Amino acid sequence: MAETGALLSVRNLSKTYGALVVTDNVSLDIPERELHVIIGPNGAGKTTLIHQLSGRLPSNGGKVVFAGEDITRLPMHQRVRRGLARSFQITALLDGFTALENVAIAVQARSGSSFRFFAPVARDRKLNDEAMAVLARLGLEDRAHRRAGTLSHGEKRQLEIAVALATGARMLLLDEPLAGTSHEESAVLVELMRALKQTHTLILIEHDMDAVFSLADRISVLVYGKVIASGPPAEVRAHPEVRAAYLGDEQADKAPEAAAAGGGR
Ligand SMILES: Nc1ncnc2c1ncn2[C@@H]1O[C@H](COP(=O)(O)OP(=O)(O)OP(=O)(O)O)[C@@H](O)[C@H]1O
Repeated sequence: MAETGALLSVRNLSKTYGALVVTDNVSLDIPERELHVIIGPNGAGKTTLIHQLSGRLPSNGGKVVFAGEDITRLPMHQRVRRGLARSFQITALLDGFTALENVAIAVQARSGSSFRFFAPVARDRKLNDEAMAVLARLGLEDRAHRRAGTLSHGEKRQLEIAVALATGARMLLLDEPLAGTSHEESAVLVELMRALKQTHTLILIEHDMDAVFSLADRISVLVYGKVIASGPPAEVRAHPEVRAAYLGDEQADKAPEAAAAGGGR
């Protein structure tokens, strides 16, 4: 699959619980620096798919190739080491530590052995400089010395992405990064993700359709565990099955433009 040129290639990935098929032969190719959004109604299998990609859940069938290497059976921490990081589970924030410390821990975990060559003071300075640079990328430099637990909801979401980035990730898996954020917080996060895609590859699950259609390079639509459409936003917006899955045929005929704008909620 390396010949596809994609950073991440997924082939026929499936997850079942007994007779329940949650993801069903999912195939995707995500090229480097693409921001790919997965949408779909509640219970479609989106979070399960992200768990399968991150290594949190084993798959029943199929294959995941990252940067040319078959990672299907690798545990999560080995996927992180190779540059595939999921923002939440791996990187739960430590509320009693400052924003800077949270990021510094991830920087140190990544580059632990290389820090051995520095004297302690220089080591601390280098660690802090690297952590501060990541915080600055996420617009949090003025929050560096605040404890994570005291940050606003939106700032915590920003910090979670900062921690994932600090692991050295090339590709980030973000499960509903805008969930629970205010309109203002969401606008900040959308701009940060737009900037991130200049240097990183991202897969997002997102229900906020304005954000989805403004950010995505490509969108895949998951319904009952199957990808029913995958392509650029305009193509997905016009796809009859997507409209039907989101609105029901009758409504889709009446209000075609609302299909993409209204999402499945
Ligand atoms: N451990 C499990 N055992 C049995 N069924 C499960 C398990 N985990 C998830 N499911 C089922 O798999 C289906 C898909 O769940 P999943 O959370 O992946 O959907 P989703 O698309 O992320 O939904 P949402 O948009 O509501 O977050 C649901 O029907 C869920 O009940």
